[in-house]
Amino acid sequence: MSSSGGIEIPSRLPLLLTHEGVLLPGSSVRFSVYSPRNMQLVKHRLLKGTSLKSTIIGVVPGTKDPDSEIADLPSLHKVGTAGIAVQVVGSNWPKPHYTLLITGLCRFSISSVLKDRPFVLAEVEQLDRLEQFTSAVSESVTGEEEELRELSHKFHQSAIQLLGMLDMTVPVVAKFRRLLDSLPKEALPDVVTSMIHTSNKEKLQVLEAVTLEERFKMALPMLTRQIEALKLLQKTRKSNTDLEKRVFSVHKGLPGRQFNVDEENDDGDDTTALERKIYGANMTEAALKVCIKELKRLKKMPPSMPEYALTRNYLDLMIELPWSKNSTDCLDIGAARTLLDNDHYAMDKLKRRVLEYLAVRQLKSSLKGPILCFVGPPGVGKTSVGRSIARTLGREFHRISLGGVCDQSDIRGHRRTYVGSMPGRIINGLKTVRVNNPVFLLDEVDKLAKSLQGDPAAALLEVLDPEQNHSFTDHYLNVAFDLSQVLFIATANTTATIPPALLDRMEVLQVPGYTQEEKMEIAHRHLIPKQLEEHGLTPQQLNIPQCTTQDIITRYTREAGVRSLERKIGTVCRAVAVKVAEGQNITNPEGLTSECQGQQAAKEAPPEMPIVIDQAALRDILGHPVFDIEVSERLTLPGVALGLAWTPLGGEIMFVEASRTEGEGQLTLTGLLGDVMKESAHLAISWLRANSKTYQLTNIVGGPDPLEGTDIHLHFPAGAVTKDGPSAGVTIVTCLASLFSGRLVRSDVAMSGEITLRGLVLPVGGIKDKVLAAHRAGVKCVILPKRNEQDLEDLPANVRSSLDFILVSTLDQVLNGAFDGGFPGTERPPLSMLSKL
Ligand SMILES: Nc1ncnc2c1ncn2[C@@H]1O[C@H](COP(=O)(O)OP(=O)(O)OP(=O)(O)O)[C@@H](O)[C@H]1O
Repeated sequence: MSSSGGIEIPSRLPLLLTHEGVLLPGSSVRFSVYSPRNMQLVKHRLLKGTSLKSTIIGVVPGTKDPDSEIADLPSLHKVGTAGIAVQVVGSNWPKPHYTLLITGLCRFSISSVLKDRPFVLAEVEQLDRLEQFTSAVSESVTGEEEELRELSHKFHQSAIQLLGMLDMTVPVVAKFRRLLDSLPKEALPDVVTSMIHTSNKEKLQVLEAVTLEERFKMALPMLTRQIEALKLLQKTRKSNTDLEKRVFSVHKGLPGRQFNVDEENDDGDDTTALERKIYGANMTEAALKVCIKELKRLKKMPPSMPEYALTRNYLDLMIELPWSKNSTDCLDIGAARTLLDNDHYAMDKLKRRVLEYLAVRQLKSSLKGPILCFVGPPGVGKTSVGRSIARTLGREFHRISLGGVCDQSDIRGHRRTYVGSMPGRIINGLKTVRVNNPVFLLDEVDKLAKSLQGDPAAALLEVLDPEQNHSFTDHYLNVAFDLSQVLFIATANTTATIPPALLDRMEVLQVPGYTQEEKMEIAHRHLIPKQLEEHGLTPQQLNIPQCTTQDIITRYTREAGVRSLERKIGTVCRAVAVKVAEGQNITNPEGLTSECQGQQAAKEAPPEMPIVIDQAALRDILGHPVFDIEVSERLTLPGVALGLAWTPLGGEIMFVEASRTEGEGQLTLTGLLGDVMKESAHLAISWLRANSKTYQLTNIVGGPDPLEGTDIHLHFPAGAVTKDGPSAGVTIVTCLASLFSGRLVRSDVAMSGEITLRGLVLPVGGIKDKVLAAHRAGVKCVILPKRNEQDLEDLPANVRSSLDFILVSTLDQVLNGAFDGGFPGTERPPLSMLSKL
């Protein structure tokens, strides 16, 4: 037996082979034991032993693969630490293993391995000779010893300096101080190395430093490094109460023993990195406070706790959010105009307003302007204008689709107490774009729904209000985030379903549907080139002439926007792509076998380029035209009139049909009508009954009261679509007048207008969309309320010039305009009423 500083270790030691951590004398480390040999050591030696000696084992670090049965014994690390196993805990989950808490006593070197089964037993030699140094102090001092004493003094001073920089109220610092006061200086390198932040490699170097001098020399730079790092940190932080935990690892363990960082080294590094990131995220003071608090909690939690992952996720999100990261605006109105013009054809009014908006932003850097809301039918380019705005500003673009959102936590997030809680879409969007000044497009604000989970529109109020959104609080974050730099743009199909409070915060810009000519231009300038590119075709391969596009627009689509048109062009491209690809195979048959080549040659020659899509080819690809029924064909009977309706999908033409049978004067209405429309029908009947004499209307038996002995059925085709609103009033009157008089309504006339009981015609909305729909359907003349005259100015010039407008203020004028040669009993309209604008 040898002795060292009062410690004597047996000359034969069972060895615990480990690759996890490094045990230094004077420190305690927790080891997980899985490998068969180490398990046997615990079972046979530690659990069965009865004396204190039997709890002393040798810990050999740096073993390559201790789990393997045939660990490479000859290459074992030659220096190890003898230690006492002070705690053994067994567990069966996730697989059988033991956890040992071992306190290091002194170094030893392996002289020879005596046996390797069931565990490794070795002849060892104790290395630490502390008593030599201690005894040398009192005797005559040599040069070497003098140097050693100086080194140890310096080390002690540095340790005291480190201590002076830390808060003594923190338990781990107090313990460090106690150790510094009570331990002999010779023990300091091992103890300090194990307490401060050092890597496993550095600890191994200290373990291998057998002489004291070497050990001091090795550990001193590590201590100095820690002091320097602390100085730097203190410069950047006001309070240093948290530093201690960064300098030391906090370990629960036996009193009076020092604890080593290895066991939680990974976790420690992880939280340190997290802390560094938190400070680097440039967040607001309030957010930083919350993060520091959460980080403290996280450090105290074992990683297996479910809350650990939640807190970790929260901190990760906080770090990722762009608290003060923004992109620089590169706004140039001239360039913006060119870009908007290049991206979109027509939409002049919208583009003008957008440029005004951007110009104001250029002159005044504040964003406290109105929120723009583009309202119009689907496929008219609302979303793509939003995207262009982001491009002109050089900002990130993010689209938030609000269609069907019925839970306010979708906008504002869930509180973190809920299982599966998440931040809302706004915060998620910011995380995605990674800057705090993106363009957010709130798509389909009119399709927000309400539910038991709250009103998402109410949550949006806070987001969109420039007075409030600088401190938007997501429930998940629970700290305010400044949204004032975000540029919000909303889109909707109709304003009718947008909650008034929300609508009030936005400036509505109507984006009406396109005329056929506009669609032609859009198709040839944008849609066809885009689809060609998407299908890998070139204009040299596919040519869609103007007349074919015209055909697609009029006979295969009936829409306000151009989405369906784009789809049809896509279909044409796909069909051509097949032909082109086949042609390439024929002209380029390298990969084919000679047999195949023979077969190919038999086939027809490759198509001539470019492939021109004429009417026959179009019919081949798209099938029979979908909208071929001429309006005039449906107006061949008395009792049918053509109205104009406005829907969120744009303007529509709408037929009103009436029939009468013998009966008791009942009125039947079909076609899924709303209350207002039903009332219009009753109004129309009442007015006709009151004026039947004037207009020479008769019932089925020839009497003057149209309802006497007659049942009337009014039907509005497309019965599956709900219809409502007062604007069908004039059409119903015209339709009934036609029925009772037996005269045909003019086949090229469509109309819209609200009626009163006195026979006046009141103005209605959606004029532009309605007129465009009439134009699309090939109508020649449109009857509209006189008071809607100014709305006609919004119409494209070509539409205005190709239609006749009859502007009316009484039903008398309506009937006069709707029937060829006027209606019996009506006054001839003054010339100004009949105008071709
Ligand atoms: N004036 C235009 N010029 C060029 N392309 C256009 C124009 N209008 C629409 N488009 C094209 O039509 C397609 C559909 O447009 P977009 O998705 O922006 O429609 P939207 O109005 O947002 O529809 P929704 O209301 O259904 O969201 C896009 O490919 C867009 O580029």
